[in-house]
Amino acid sequence: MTVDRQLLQMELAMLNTVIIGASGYTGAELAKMVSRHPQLTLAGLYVSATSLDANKPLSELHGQLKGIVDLPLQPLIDFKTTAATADIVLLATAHEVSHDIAVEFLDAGCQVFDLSGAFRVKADGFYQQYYGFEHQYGQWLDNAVYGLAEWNQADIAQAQLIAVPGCYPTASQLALKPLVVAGLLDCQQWPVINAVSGVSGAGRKASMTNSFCEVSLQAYGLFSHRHQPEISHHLNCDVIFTPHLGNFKRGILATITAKLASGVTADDVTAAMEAAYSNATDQHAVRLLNNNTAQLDNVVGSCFCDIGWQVQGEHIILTAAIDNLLKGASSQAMQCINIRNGFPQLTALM
Ligand SMILES: NC(=O)C1=CN([C@@H]2O[C@H](COP(=O)(O)OP(=O)(O)OC[C@H]3O[C@@H](n4cnc5c(N)ncnc54)[C@H](OP(=O)(O)O)[C@@H]3O)[C@@H](O)[C@H]2O)C=CC1
Ligand SMILES: CC(=O)N[C@@H](CCC(=O)OP(=O)(O)O)C(=O)O
Repeated sequence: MTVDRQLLQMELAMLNTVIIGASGYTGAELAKMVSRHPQLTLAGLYVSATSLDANKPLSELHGQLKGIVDLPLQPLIDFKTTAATADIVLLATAHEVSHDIAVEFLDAGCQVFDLSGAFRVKADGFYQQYYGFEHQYGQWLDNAVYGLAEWNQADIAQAQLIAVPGCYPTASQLALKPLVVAGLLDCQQWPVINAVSGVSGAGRKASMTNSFCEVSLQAYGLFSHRHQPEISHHLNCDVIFTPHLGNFKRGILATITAKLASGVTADDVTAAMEAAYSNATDQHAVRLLNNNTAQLDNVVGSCFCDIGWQVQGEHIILTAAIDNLLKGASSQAMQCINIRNGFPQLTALM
């Protein structure tokens, strides 16, 4: 095949990708990844119709993108035209916004990757109780696939709507799932998850809770955070989950204490972890630390989830660390795009 023909074939395979909510923290990370992906074309960056940032170059808001992504942020006004230009739509928008607009792109046949919680949990009354709105798109909710990349590959590969998991649920489930699936936990004794997040987890918009002088180290959402039912639902095991806000920018460290099922040994745990992650044939984004503890410095800025654990008697303590904006959101969305479209899973992420 001639070089020209090869180039033509590559061009034909390029997928037009638009990002809605591109000026936010996760949106800007997505823009960087899409721009360096060999099979994706960054076809448009969008903000709300009334955004004060409309028409500014993305790099004016996020200086590290200067010379990398200088495209302007467009106000999202005409859904039909935007959808017609896109093969892939990334929704880096608030839950209510994603809930309202996803259908516009789904009906147009686009692949939709939603970073919000709008399509993650199919359970009666869940959205009213935890998100404060009644879900209007039951059929799309039923069809949505939960994008926990290391665990749901077969379904992700077939889906039109992928609900990318929340940041705390990603760290928590990646650590606990190998044990639950292998039947190594005593789930009668609910695993206890304490997780600390950097302030970027709350998004870019100014508010009292993410204001520099207001942020301390504190627990919040006791017994009421929406990620508790998200974790329990997808893990198939009840948990106690307590999030904490830390006075740093990025990263989540989850420390999880659980009771092992009767007779389970440290070797059984190691075997289950390795079966889940070390023996996988495809690339993925989990690194096992065995007896070492996970730490933020090793994952911030990367697509990895690091997991360590120690067993003493019938108890286990696991630690899991991720970058909340990457494995907790944008890079996991990119893993899902890669899985969905048959690209190596970590394309554009390393
Ligand atoms: N931050 C994190 O660590 C994580 C975030 N998520 C989820 O990802 C999503 C995005 O989060 P994050 O990047 O932090 O949020 P930000 O608040 O930083 O960004 C939100 C973006 O949405 C835009 N926007 C607001 N309203 C609309 C609208 N009606 N139409 C189009 N664009 C709109 C905003 O721009 P403008 O207001 O100017 O229009 C901005 O670009 C949220 O659902 C969040 O829950 C998930 C996991 C982790
Ligand atoms: C520090 C902080 O405020 N974190 C956010 C979670 C961010 C996240 O994962 O977003 P989803 O809501 O899309 O799941 C919170 O607790 O609401």
